[in-house]
Amino acid sequence: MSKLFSKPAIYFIMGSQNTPGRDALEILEAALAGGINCFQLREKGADALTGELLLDFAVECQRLCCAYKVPFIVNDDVELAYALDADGIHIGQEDMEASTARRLMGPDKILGVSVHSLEEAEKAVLSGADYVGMGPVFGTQSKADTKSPAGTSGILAVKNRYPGLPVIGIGGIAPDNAGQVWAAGADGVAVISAIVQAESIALQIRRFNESIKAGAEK
Ligand SMILES: Nc1nc(C(F)(F)F)ncc1COP(=O)(O)OP(=O)(O)O
Ligand SMILES: [Mg+2]
Repeated sequence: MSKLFSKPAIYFIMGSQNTPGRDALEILEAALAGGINCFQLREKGADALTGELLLDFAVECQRLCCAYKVPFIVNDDVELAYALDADGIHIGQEDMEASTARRLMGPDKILGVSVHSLEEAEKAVLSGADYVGMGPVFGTQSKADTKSPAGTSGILAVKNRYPGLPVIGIGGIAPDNAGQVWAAGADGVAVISAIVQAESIALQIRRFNESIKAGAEK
């Protein structure tokens, strides 16, 4: 298993669709400078970039992550991840089979899988997942086809069953509710809106880091 989430992680996820009218790369650089531990390029939906525009954007995101020594993960698009030699791929239950993605990406790349149950978590572990994403914990605006908020019970159950498997909570997580996710034993929080829409990205990431300490003191 990769050492990717050996300490509580702030995992930023973004696509150009999350930053309408703004400079997505500027937002990513502010998040990297603010101290995010991992970045996932999630280019999705009607306004998503495609073709050369997507490739150019992805290369720039990867360049920034490389400069800050932060893992660069691609959502869904295994071909793009492979073409870029990205640090890893994140796939959901409707995407490519995790075992196929693991075979294509090879043993040294990071493989993340979205799961919503113990059964899906077991399948992800058997397929060689390095971490699983579980959510939506709270209500979210960032995912059009999201399920209803599941709270943290799923995180608790998977951590109970697979204590060594990093579990990332996702969905509506902000500094003021992140403590519940840490208290459930999550190894990281995945965040889109709470960072993209922050007045000060640096301050918001500091607040997330403070939530880790608060969660640990419980
Ligand atoms: N992108 C994600 N990242 C995570 C992570 F663990 F990284 F936090 N967990 C869950 C998702 C959701 O991924 P998926 O189920 O494929 O849906 P979509 O492709 O619409 O994002
Ligand atoms: Mg997906």
